[in-house]
Amino acid sequence: MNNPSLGAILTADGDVSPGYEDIVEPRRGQSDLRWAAQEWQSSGSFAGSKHVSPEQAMTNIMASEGLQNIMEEVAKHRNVSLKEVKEESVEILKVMAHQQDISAIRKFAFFLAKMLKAMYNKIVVHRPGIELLRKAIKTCPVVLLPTHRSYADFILVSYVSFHYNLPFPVIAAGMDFYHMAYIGQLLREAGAFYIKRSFVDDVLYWAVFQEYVKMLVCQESAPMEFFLEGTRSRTAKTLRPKLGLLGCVCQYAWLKDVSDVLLVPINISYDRTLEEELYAWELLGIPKPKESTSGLFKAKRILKEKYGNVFIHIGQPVSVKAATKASFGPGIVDFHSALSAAQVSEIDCLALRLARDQMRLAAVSSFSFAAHFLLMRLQEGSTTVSYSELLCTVSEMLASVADNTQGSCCTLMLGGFRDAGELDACLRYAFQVHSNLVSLQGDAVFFSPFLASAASKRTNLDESQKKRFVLHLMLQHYANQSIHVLLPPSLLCLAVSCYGSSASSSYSANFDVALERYSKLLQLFSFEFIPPADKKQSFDEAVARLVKSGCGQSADGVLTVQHTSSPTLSSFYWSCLKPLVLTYRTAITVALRKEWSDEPSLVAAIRTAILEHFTETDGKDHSGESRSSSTLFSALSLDAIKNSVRALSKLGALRCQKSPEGGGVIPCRRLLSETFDLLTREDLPPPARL
Ligand SMILES: CCCCCCCCCCCCCCCC(=O)SCCNC(=O)CCNC(=O)[C@H](O)C(C)(C)COP(=O)(O)OP(=O)(O)OC[C@H]1O[C@@H](n2cnc3c(N)ncnc32)[C@H](O)[C@@H]1OP(=O)(O)O
Ligand SMILES: O=C(CO)COP(=O)(O)O
Repeated sequence: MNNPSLGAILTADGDVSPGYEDIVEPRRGQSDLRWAAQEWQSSGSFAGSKHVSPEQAMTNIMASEGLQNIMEEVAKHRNVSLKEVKEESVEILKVMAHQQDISAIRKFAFFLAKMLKAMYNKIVVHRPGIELLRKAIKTCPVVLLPTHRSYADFILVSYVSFHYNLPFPVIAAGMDFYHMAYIGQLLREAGAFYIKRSFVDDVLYWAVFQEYVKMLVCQESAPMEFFLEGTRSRTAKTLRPKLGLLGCVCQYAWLKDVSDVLLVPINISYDRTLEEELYAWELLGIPKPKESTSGLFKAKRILKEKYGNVFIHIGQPVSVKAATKASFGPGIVDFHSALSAAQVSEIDCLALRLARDQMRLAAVSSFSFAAHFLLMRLQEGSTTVSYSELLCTVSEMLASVADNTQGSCCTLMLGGFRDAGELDACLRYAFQVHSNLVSLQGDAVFFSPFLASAASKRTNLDESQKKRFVLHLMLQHYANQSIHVLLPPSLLCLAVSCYGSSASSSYSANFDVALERYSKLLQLFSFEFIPPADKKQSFDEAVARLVKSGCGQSADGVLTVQHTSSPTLSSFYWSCLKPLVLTYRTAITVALRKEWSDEPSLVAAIRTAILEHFTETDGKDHSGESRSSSTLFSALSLDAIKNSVRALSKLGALRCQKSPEGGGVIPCRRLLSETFDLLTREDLPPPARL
């Protein structure tokens, strides 16, 4: 992997380790004005590139042969004049076009220096990554691909460019910001180019967009930047990448104009996410507030809060030509035609590889593991948690993952603790950063009793439910920061857990059977988790980890998962996936009820069913199992509900029909039952009749 020889990112004293740099520190106690006004000189870009003025870009794009042909086709198809279509294209371009004006960037630099100092303790950048990037930018066109967890992401990438004298990126921005008075234009001047959120079916828009991106990739000296995930991940899990922009970039890499294109994965990890609470509300179905300049000023209260540290890791550039040789070479002439199925599949593989690179670059904090533990205790109905027990379990978790994430930054950060004292100091710091969620009094960890904004949020939940759901979803956000590390053993526990009983404290399955179920679960959860590159290898690693941690035994081709030898760890693995299993199981039972008129009505019905489940079991003296499942509040996450419908559709268990008279979602009883069987475990609510 990229950084195999790094030490922990922060030392026990809170200093940055060699190879890292805190880029906020030099701003403290210095004039922000002087910094923003400093002489700024980009340290170069690849030969043959140049800055293309917006006017020149417009003229070149309108004159391009490909766009001319498409405009003619569109005019014919719509039965309108070519002039009309040309005017429409010019309008699209005017909205889309970026500008890069150093004075706008200086304005941002001035305010951002102030804001970042106030909000963050440190912004830690991995220095070798910067040098890798500097070198790449001089070789050929570069595309920056950061993770997207916050609006702070694109700000930080541009801020890092200013700090290190790297060329400023030109960034694909959704139209959300376009309508913001003053800010929309300022962002454009700082490098944003505006695109609609969804347009693959709009032939003219797509053609103009393709020409624009081609100009950015093949001529513009600035690197392009976009978010593979296409939206901020509300759950903090890496989202399945979008393929449109990446597909365009790959096509252009095969044009004669450029020798290659380098794709640079970037991970930005936050101790505390700015939008943490808003995300929880969104996952409960309350739409995000519309982006507006007045809204931005109203949000200034966030400046009063502390958000801990940010860690930025830039990964090894990936050559498009080397990665997509199979179905793209030897060359592409007409990039306006749609990609073939083989090409789309190759782009998908590349996108997933980049997503995995982004995940490997994550700086996962020990608080993420603490969040899993806290959620587990919440699921059991606890109102307080013993801190010493938490410390002990997190330490056990870290030991179990330490040498299994192969040189990723997360291992190095987590494995950097020399003793329990260092972990203790780190967790105490994290508790301060997350004091809105948890507080520490003596040896007791208390959950936040109050969320200021709960009363004003309109949902069909009562006050107490709102607070509990939001607390769970916020903790889940931080737990998800490490879910990719815990997923293999957790999934394996689930895969074998139908073969045995919790009464006998062990589950056993033949290796072949376990592997088959493990693979099927990966497929079912393909919208939840980025699948591993090699399923068998991932399975073998999962087995090794269960055995190493004392939760499993492997002998004579049989895998046994025990709940006795390491009870906390095995419950921990299981509790990671419990809410998700409840969501998917409910989705299946609801889907089976009837033929649904459309996807939104099915999603709404699943949500209601999960909510009813909580209300029915809440506070009643049910069996232990149902009481614990009544606290799986993260199961209500809208993301998970929508993903379950997408996944079942992809598996063919739901057939979405579209017709001019209306659509329908038709359940396939056999496949739904088979999928339900995959998620069966005796300590879950009794299966509804299938
Ligand atoms: C000193 C400091 C200074 C600081 C100064 C600050 C500066 C600050 C600047 C501000 C900057 C703001 C930055 C905001 C950041 C965002 O706004 S993020 C949101 C906008 N960005 C993105 O979305 C980027 C990624 N998105 C994509 O690539 C999307 O694919 C596109 C291009 C937007 C299109 O989206 P879409 O229309 O929804 O289509 P999509 O779902 O991708 O594809 C539909 C289907 O077509 C298939 N498909 C796609 N392409 C093809 C193809 N070429 N051929 C055949 N099939 C295809 C897909 O596989 C998919 O198939 P299914 O999965 O349905 O089977
Ligand atoms: O990604 C975006 C801007 O960063 C667009 O907004 P959403 O994350 O709300 O989709």
